[in-house]
Amino acid sequence: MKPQSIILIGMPGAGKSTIGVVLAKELAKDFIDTDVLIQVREKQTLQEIMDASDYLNLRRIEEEVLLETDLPNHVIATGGSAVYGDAGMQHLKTYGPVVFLSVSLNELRRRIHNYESRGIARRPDQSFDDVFAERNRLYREYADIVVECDGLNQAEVIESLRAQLAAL
Ligand SMILES: Nc1ncnc2c1ncn2[C@@H]1O[C@H](COP(=O)(O)OP(=O)(O)O)[C@@H](O)[C@H]1O
Ligand SMILES: O=C(O)C1=C[C@@H](OP(=O)(O)O)[C@@H](O)[C@H](O)C1
Ligand SMILES: [Mg+2]
Repeated sequence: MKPQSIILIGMPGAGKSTIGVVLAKELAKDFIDTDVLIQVREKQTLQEIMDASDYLNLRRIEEEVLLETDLPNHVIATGGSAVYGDAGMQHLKTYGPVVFLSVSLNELRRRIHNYESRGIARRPDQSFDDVFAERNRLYREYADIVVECDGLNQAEVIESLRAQLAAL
């Protein structure tokens, strides 16, 4: 069997990218941020892709990129919109457990101040609250593990995540 990967999902600002790289180092795994894969393939930033087309195109590209991957033995930080593509998520799930970094709306607001320019793949009429409500259900649906991150610093999030992984 190939060495397992750990897939991080959650809202923008949940900590997937920052925690993922630290976790990879701790577990002696490789690290990949799928946002970087998208940008390198498209030769554009995520915001440029959104500006040149729309959020549905970004979601389509994201799913294509996820389906193209072969990533055993990685910590994989996904983009917050990865859960809109079921085929992409099912593919990621073949690598190992999916971990939802759950952060409340209030805490996300404290962390994110560039909501308009962060390249969030949302319908133009959707507020951050709307996006949060719509996605929470999806994140929980795909998660094998949920880490409740409010009140935890990054080291504590990793500790909780590792304890839950060990108990799987
Ligand atoms: N446990 C935490 N407590 C406080 N701030 C955090 C925590 N985890 C991440 N952050 C901060 O939140 C911001 C967004 O993190 P990032 O890793 O880019 O999120 P994501 O990849 O999920 O969008 C960063 O400034 C990061 O330092
Ligand atoms: O939530 C989203 O719609 C998105 C989140 C971003 O990644 P982060 O979750 O790492 O910020 C990136 O994939 C893209 O801009 C769309
Ligand atoms: Mg990220």
